[in-house]
Amino acid sequence: MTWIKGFLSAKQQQLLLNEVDHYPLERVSIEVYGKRHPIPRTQAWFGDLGCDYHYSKLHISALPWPKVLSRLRQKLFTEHQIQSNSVLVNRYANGHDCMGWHSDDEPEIVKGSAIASVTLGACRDFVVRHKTTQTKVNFTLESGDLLIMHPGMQQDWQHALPKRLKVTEPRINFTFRHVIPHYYR
Ligand SMILES: O=C(O)CCC(=O)C(=O)O
Ligand SMILES: [Fe+2]
Repeated sequence: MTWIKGFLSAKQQQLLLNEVDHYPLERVSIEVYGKRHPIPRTQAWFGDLGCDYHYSKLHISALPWPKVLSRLRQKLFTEHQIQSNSVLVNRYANGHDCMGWHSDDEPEIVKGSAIASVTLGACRDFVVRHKTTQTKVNFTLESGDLLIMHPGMQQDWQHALPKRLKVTEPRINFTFRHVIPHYYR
């Protein structure tokens, strides 16, 4: 993993935050052990045509790239050679919102691609855990940080964004992915 602190300047963060205010963030419900639950956060999915997202029996069509987000995708490519055609935006309203243990290993993700995660807003702990040894590594991500999850990482490691009940401010996270277009027809 590569952690780049201060990847976005204060100005770039502000432009992106202003744009996020207009995103159609939704609290979808997902099925866990046969029961539907609303996710503890809100999300939106953007991408190129046909770069849709499948998640716990949900099919989410990619919305067209907003201007600032599309510039961020370009910046990831020019500065870090990260190729992506879609992005999942998650908004955690406060420290009660979270994401459980998982790997980003959906079959539509191009094999050997990296996943780039950009954070805005509140500082939160992002934890990775080795699937067999259970070794844990904690990254306290700050606004403007970039975390690159390199190819192969999802096979051996899971990650989570645990609750942090003292956090009262929102955090927004963007995970840029390279998916196979029209994988689901
Ligand atoms: O919010 C985060 O930092 C993690 C997001 C994540 O793991 C995901 O979108 O798959
Ligand atoms: Fe993830």
